[in-house]
Amino acid sequence: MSLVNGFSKLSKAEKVHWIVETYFNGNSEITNLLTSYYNSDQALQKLHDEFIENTITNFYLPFGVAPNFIINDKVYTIPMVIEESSVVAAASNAAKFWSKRGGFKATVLSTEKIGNVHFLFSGSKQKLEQFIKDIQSKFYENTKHITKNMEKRGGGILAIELVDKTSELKDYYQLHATFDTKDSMGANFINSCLEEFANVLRAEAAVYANFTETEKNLQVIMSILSNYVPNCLVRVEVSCAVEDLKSKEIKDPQYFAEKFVQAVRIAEIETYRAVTHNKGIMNGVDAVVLATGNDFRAIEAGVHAFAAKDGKYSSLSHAEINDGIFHFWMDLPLALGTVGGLTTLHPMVKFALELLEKPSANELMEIIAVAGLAQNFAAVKSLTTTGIQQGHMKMHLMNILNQFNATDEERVKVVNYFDTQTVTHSAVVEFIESLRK
Ligand SMILES: CC(C)(COP(=O)([O-])OP(=O)([O-])OC[C@H]1O[C@@H](n2cnc3c(N)ncnc32)[C@H](O)[C@@H]1OP(=O)([O-])[O-])[C@@H](O)C(=O)NCCC(=O)NCCSC(=O)C[C@@](C)(O)CC(=O)[O-]
Ligand SMILES: NC(=O)C1=CN([C@@H]2O[C@H](COP(=O)(O)OP(=O)(O)OC[C@H]3O[C@@H](n4cnc5c(N)ncnc54)[C@H](O)[C@@H]3O)[C@@H](O)[C@H]2O)C=CC1
Repeated sequence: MSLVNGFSKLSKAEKVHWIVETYFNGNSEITNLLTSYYNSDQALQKLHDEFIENTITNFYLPFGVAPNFIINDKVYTIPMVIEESSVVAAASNAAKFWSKRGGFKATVLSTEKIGNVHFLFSGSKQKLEQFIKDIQSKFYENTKHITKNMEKRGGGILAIELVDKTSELKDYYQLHATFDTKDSMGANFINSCLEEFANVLRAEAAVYANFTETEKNLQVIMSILSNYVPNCLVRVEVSCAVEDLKSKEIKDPQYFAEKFVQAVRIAEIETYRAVTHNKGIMNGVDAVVLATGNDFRAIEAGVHAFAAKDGKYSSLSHAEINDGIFHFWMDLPLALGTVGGLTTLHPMVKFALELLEKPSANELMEIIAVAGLAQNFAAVKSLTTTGIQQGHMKMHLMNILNQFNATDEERVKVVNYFDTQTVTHSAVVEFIESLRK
């Protein structure tokens, strides 16, 4: 295979041509495949092309909805974008279950965003501390052009403090800045402020009378927001009397509740379980983060760091039974935007936010965390009762039938047969082959 120069300068058609010639022997069927995913509306396709770089085609993900979510006594239908079967069904199942038991409660505990200027300073810590105090006002003055509108919205810079990391890395200090970015995730706002702080730091150090020549040569390494936001936190919970857990699958609510609590306790102390337990939560979280045009990589990184905040990776959710009341809850760090990024650009993101009745970023935090808790409840309920495969494979059946290009007649027979049988891949294959004899 050959290297290529100037690929980014090629048109989309030329990029496709190069890919097909270089990797697919000029096979026109591949060209047809790639172009078959183009939107017929050229202006819309151009918009999508320009979301990222080197776009050659579109990649479809299913866009589903989960109805019947009651959150703080308000009813929502939640948009979910995900490739995995049974996730939307599970969320819908949990929403329906809890809609009859008081629904979900959600509270935003804090909305603090974080950014750091990482720098090296070789010299007196006491002089550095005094220096940072002396130039504090300049950090604010020199970012006024960036912060003025955010301040009008009630947001802006909250604090800027010096953090000494020299015990871990020679000469390493941070400016640790906190922000409130209101309805934006705030990445660009924070990064712009941080780069301005760095300019002030360098310029003022160079002329600070109390510094030696070495101290004046303070070296900024980088300025970047942090995706670890332990103080941008939302709490979500459900609770009901244990006997009210009774349902078609829960014949003995006390036994179910005790086993459920045990399953969560295991996820609290056993990392092998905690990672999968939290993955289940993120099935719900990521699906809504994607649908609303937010950055799932940033969310995932921050949430899993939070899961390890006490020194060991642990369950994000918790459960208990107190005085006959079943309580299941979770705190989740979520830096989200309902403005900026793709939120105002992508037509389906605008649809998703309108479906949610144009939530603020705080309300979106509540909705997304509830989707995670609902997912977790459905998964643990299945794991501790029927086992995950019964439900998961029931939903996965369509994918297996599609793999075999099953006819409509075959689909009806297969679905009827497996209504009373456990779905396994081999059992489905065997049954389809028996139909085709
Ligand atoms: C799959 C179900 C919901 C079936 O559950 P069921 O009891 O067979 O469902 P049902 O047919 O009785 O329907 C009850 C409700 O479930 C929902 N539902 C039911 N079927 C559908 C469907 N086809 N399409 C949409 N929604 C569906 C829907 O809300 C429906 O109400 P209705 O709409 O009829 O008024 C249940 O078994 C379940 O929740 N299982 C958990 C599945 C799960 O967690 N999937 C996630 C992927 S597995 C994973 O990655 C996570 C995991 C497990 O590893 C996490 C962990 O380890 O903790
Ligand atoms: N490490 C990371 O997480 C990084 C993420 N990003 C990406 O940047 C994307 C864009 O994030 P943003 O900077 O938030 O978007 P943005 O910069 O596109 O939009 C935010 C801007 O919207 C304006 N705005 C209008 N109404 C507002 C309101 N009510 N509240 C707050 N701001 C309002 C403000 O000017 C604000 O700065 C993220 O989705 C992420 O994918 C970019 C860099 C790093």
